[in-house]
Formats: sequence, structure tokens, C-alpha cells
Amino acid sequence: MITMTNVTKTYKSGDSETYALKEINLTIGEGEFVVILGPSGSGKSTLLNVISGLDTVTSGKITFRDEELTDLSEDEMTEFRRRHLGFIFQQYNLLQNLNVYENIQIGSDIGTNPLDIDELLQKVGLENARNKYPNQLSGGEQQRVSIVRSLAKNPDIIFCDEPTGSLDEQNSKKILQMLQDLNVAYKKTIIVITHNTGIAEMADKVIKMNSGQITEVIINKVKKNAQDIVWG
Ligand SMILES: Nc1ncnc2c1ncn2[C@@H]1O[C@H](COP(=O)(O)OP(=O)(O)OP(=O)(O)O)[C@@H](O)[C@H]1O
Repeated sequence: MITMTNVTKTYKSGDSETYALKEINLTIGEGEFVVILGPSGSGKSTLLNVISGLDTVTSGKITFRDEELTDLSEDEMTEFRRRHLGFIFQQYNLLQNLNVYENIQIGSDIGTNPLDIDELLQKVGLENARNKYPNQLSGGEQQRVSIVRSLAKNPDIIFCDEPTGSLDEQNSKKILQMLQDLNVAYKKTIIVITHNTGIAEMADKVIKMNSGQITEVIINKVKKNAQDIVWG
């Protein structure tokens, strides 16, 4: 689904040059649950940013299905993001003056083939929160709403950058369970960036990064259920 070929991204400041990504070669398959692990500064966010076109590559090629993303103009890339990608961040970014349904509607409105919001709310056990405002919900519930918001427009890939970074173990596992269920039920490709090695046990594929390079790719023959992973 996504192929990266010799992708390098450098940042220049004065005379020095930082390699945020160095000669990355990677494939991500349709419907895969992928976890990207690595210490701070290893290039995880840069990887997400270049795949989603939020940042350009210095050299190399990225393709999505048969389309070469690194050839697209900025406008075409915005359209690509709108049609194909969903994002979930550590911060929930919900609009405080809109209720749960309305927040999710913002997500579904930008999709060309959106999913039914009430059906999604039911699926994730949030049907009773439909008319509540974000400040009436716990952090875990707000993150579940933000996941539904990103899913509602029916993207092919959901990028999650430290989705459980603000939550305790119990709530984190609920969020991860939800991502795992969506991966199975809707066959969405899910890419999770994290520092948490436990989350890697849930993945089909684990990509370890260090200093802008992929140091190891692990294919899990057996995946753990979110509730059973070792936290930490
Ligand atoms: N806009 C930028 N300008 C200059 N250097 C940058 C920029 N963005 C990232 N870098 C550098 O590129 C390298 C990779 O950064 P990146 O943010 O991708 O790491 P990360 O693994 O996501 O880290 P974290 O887990 O802390 O978010 C780092 O050395 C960082 O300082």
C-alpha cells in the first residue's frame, strides 16, 4: 500500500545538516497494524510527516498504491490527505463549543464516502455521549471521540502519534483495544508511533528506528490483544 524507497530527509541549519531520515526503505501493506518504535529524535514524526505530505522529502520516492506521492503538488497532496488519511494525536483537539456528534461531523464532512456517525458511536460504546460536550467527558472518552472523528470520513490509513500519551494504563488499553477492533472490523491500515514497547506486541509489523534509520523490522507471528500487553 505504501512503499518508501531510499527516502532521506535532512534539515540544514547554518553549516550543519541533520539527517532526520536516512535512506529509508519500507513497505506497509493494506490493513496492516504497524507500530513505529524509537527514542526521541529518532525520526518517527518525520516519517509520518513525509508519508502524509505534511513535509517534503529531500530525496527518494514514496508511493501509495500506484500513485507516486513525491510527485504531487501541495494541492494534490492536501486532496490526498483529505481522501485517504486520518490522524490521531496525543492531544484530542476537540472543539469545546461543539458536542460529540458535531465534533465527529467535522471529520465526516470532509470525506467523500463517510461512515454513519451514530453507528460508529454505538460500536465504540459512546452512544450516550452523543450530545455531551468535551468538558463533560474523561480524557479517555475524549480520545475515543477523536478516534471516531478521524474514522468517520472513512480514510484508508489512520496515523496515530502517541495516541495514549496522556492516558493511564487502563484508559490506554481501552483506546488500543478500539484501534485493534477498527483494524479488524473496518480493515483500516493503522500506523502507531510510540515510545511504549508494550504496544508493539499488538502489531503485525514493528519498525524500530534510531538516528533516522530503520534498525529492525519485526513481523509478529502472534499478535497480543490490547488488554494482554505488558505496559511500559
Ligand atoms: N523542523 C525541523 N528543523 C530542524 N530539525 C528538525 C526538524 N524537525 C525534526 N528535526 C530533527 O530531526 C530529527 C528527527 O526528529 P523527529 O521529530 O522525527 O523525531 P521523533 O522520533 O519523532 O522524536 P519524538 O519522539 O521526540 O517526537 C531530530 O534530530 C530533530 O531534531
